[in-house]
Amino acid sequence: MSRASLSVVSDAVTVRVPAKVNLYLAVGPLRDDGYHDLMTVFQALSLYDEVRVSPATELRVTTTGEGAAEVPADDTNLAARAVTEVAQRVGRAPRVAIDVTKRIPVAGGMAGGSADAAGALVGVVNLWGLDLDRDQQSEIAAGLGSDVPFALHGGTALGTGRGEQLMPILARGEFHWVLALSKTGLSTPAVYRELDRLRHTRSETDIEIDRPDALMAALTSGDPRVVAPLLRNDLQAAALSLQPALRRTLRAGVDAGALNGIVSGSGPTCVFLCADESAAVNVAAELSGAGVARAVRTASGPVPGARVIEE
Ligand SMILES: C[C@@](CO)(OP(=O)(O)O)[C@H](O)COP(=O)(O)OP(=O)(O)OC[C@H]1O[C@@H](n2ccc(N)nc2=O)[C@H](O)[C@@H]1O
Ligand SMILES: Nc1ncnc2c1ncn2[C@@H]1O[C@H](COP(=O)(O)OP(=O)(O)O)[C@@H](O)[C@H]1O
Repeated sequence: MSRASLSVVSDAVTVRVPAKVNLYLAVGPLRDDGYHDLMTVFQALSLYDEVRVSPATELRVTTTGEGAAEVPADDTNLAARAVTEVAQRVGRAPRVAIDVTKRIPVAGGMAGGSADAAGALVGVVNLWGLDLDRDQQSEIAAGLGSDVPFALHGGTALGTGRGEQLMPILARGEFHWVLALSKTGLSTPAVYRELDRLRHTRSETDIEIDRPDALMAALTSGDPRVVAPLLRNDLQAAALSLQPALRRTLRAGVDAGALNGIVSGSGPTCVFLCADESAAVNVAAELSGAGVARAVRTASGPVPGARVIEE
């Protein structure tokens, strides 16, 4: 890249950030701070939001694309919060315009808001030429939300703590997914609350947070047929309790030929692991025709986390 093109990039920086799916999500009891300890396996998928940051007279955020009307345009927007946090750390005024192009479903359990926060964080660090290393960026990310560090990191990773402590996992090959987007979103805190309600008769010591050892071994094999039966999501029962129609969606994906289907994180997006790319295309076509989803997408993973792309 020439010096001239580098200086153009610093006038406006665009960052591409992936959605995530939880291949495994074991949820411990409710902690005193309102969070739950997790053992989760994240995978970043090739469904991206784009976050463009550029100098402005004051902080503003606009959103276009998938579900834009449901995304706040004020300082509660997670991308705006990311810029405000970085600005405070480095003692600058947050005079930045943030333009988000959404493809990740809003309130869909695919961490779209977290992706936008990670994108704005990487964007403003590059725009201002800040000397913040990966650890410092991850620490800021964790303060913005439990899923934000993974949106920076990408790939396939084990998440512990409240999901913010990450360890990369070796996953061979490419996995092919079909995503069934729901008509209405689900609130993450509401789904965790529903899980606590469903578990209310169980003593805390009965709630196991098993390690995903079998899944991690399966991921190194790169064989989706070995991985598929090991997908697990403790939040799925709670998401199905709040949106019972998702049972039909899950059944329809498996009937259409997917190896397995699972609710993504807190839902309501349902994700289906397929044997290969052509199987995913067939499952997507059949699911679209079944009328069980607002929209259907295909995506593959793992892909890298938040990355600056050229304008
Ligand atoms: C469920 C998961 C699975 O990856 O993702 P989504 O499906 O929402 O994308 C995550 O745990 C969501 O992470 P994120 O959306 O970043 O949550 P946060 O902003 O940190 O927390 C929102 C709320 O979710 C609940 N929460 C979140 C994380 C956690 N380990 N335990 C919790 O109980 C708390 O009620 C918290 O107040
Ligand atoms: N930039 C953003 N993009 C999406 N949602 C956002 C954003 N900023 C704040 N939110 C709020 O966060 C909530 C959860 O959003 P999202 O991250 O898309 O879902 P999930 O937590 O299910 O993965 C939304 O309902 C929305 O009100």
